Amino acid sequence: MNRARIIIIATLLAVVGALLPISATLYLSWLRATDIEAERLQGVAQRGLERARISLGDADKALKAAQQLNNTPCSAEHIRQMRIIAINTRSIEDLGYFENGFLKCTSAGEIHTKITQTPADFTTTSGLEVSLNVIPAINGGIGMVGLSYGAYKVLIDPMRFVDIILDPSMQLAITTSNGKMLGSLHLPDPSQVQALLREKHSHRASSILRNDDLIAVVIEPDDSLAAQMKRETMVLLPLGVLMAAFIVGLVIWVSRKRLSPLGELKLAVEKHEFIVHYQPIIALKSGVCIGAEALVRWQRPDGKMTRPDLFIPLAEESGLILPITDQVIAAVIRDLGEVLRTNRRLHIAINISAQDIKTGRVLDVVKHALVDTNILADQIWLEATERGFMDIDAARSTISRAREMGHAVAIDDFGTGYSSLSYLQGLPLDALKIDKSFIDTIGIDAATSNVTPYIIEMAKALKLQIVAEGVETQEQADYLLARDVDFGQGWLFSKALPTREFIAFYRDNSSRHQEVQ
Ligand SMILES: Nc1nc2c(ncn2[C@@H]2O[C@H](COP(=O)(O)O[C@H]3[C@@H](O)[C@H](n4cnc5c(=O)[nH]c(N)nc54)O[C@@H]3COP(=O)(O)O)[C@@H](O)[C@H]2O)c(=O)[nH]1
Repeated sequence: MNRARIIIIATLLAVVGALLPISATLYLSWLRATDIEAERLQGVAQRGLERARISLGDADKALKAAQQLNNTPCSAEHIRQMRIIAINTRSIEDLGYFENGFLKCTSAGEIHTKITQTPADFTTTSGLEVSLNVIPAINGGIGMVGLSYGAYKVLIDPMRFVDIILDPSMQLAITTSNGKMLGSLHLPDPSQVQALLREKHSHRASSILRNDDLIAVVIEPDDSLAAQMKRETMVLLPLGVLMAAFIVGLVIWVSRKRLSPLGELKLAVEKHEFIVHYQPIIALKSGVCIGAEALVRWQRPDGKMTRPDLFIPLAEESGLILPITDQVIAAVIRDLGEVLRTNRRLHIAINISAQDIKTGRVLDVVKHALVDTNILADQIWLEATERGFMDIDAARSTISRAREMGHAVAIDDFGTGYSSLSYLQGLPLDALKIDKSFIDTIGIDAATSNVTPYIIEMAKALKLQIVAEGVETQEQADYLLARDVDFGQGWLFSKALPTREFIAFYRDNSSRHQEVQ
């Protein structure tokens, strides 16, 4: 994944990561607010229903008590008994006695006008007949709820059905199960009550509670829910903001890590973004290309190439050099397998890290990579810098094993470290590569110019093959040839080439030298 993609994804994740907990807390606040409000409304409906049930129960008791009276109907004693019942029953205003459909007397006395019995609007499950808006015969006044059983009827003030303490912003209606309003508090709109009763589910600002005979409808304004939601939000939002900040922080931290040089290098290893270029190694006497050094390049997804000296030090420091070396080995086999099989005198030198020289791990990787390839072990050279040979015992063991397997081993960048003759004598090496900095001094009057012949002599004394690195001029090549240096590598012959160009270079070089032979 390239930088731009990481930045785009990180920005998207940060936006989603910030929005998600904040929207979740808002949603949670809304859920909690609706729950709390629903519970509050249910509580009020419950209390309203209970109150109405008590009034109905009172009426039922009074009517059943009246049924038990056995005095002559509307006699002075009968009226007195009716009055006692009316006085002793808290919810009822009056008790009346009907004969042949006409009111004959009430707990207040005999009736001399003809008052017909109001038809029932509703009958309860216990058989009470309920009539609404009954105007009392004695004093007129507000419409009462009449409840009849047999010859008796009680009148109940509608307020008795809703006699509870209610928040002024709320409205309560108690209706019969067929929707007739028995009583209401704070003037609910009857059409709204009917509409709510028709709905299957409670509206979020209302609650409907039913029992066998009665229904309680509680309504509150929408802004009560909004106020509750605001209260819940005040509690939960800081939590959401904290979570959002945490997620955004995490995204920034992870993306910064990914965008750091090390993060980028890790991704490059994961994505196999390394390719290998090959720099020809030339036999100075004949001009024949006898091999090449495999030089890794980091090719970004956008095609941009990063030089190894910009990432190899970080790769070595972080241990990523190991998988990078593995990818180089695999690339060499993939790129040049065919050429190596058909040209047995061609070798490819692979750079090995100090860590690998110390542990010998890379030998198993090379061995495994060569299985079934028909590439010979001596066609793969291993190069390591002087730093790799610091732990001389470990280095000796790895070099010995490598040579037993058939590989040649070269010491790279020779002269830049602290290797001495006695030190080199202790290592079973095959070749020595003289660092470019010494080749650069050839023909120049520099303090280090005198060192180059000594390095050459030392290598010869140790019977090591010599490769001169960074040969840029014919003068340098002539100097090296005059001192019997075996091989040269440098821009005089060729820069490091992509696979196809190297194969073309090699074939061209081979055919030219065959012609000469
Ligand atoms: N552990 C690994 N190290 C690796 C690997 N691939 C490369 N490297 C090391 O990175 C350093 C830089 O390499 P690079 O940029 O590829 O440079 C190499 C040559 O291109 C350059 N060179 C060769 N001839 C000339 C020349 O005539 N002039 C000139 N200015 N530069 C020239 O030298 C580099 C080769 O160096 P060396 O390995 O010492 O032979 C470098 O230290 C590489 O070793 C890898 O796969 N693993």
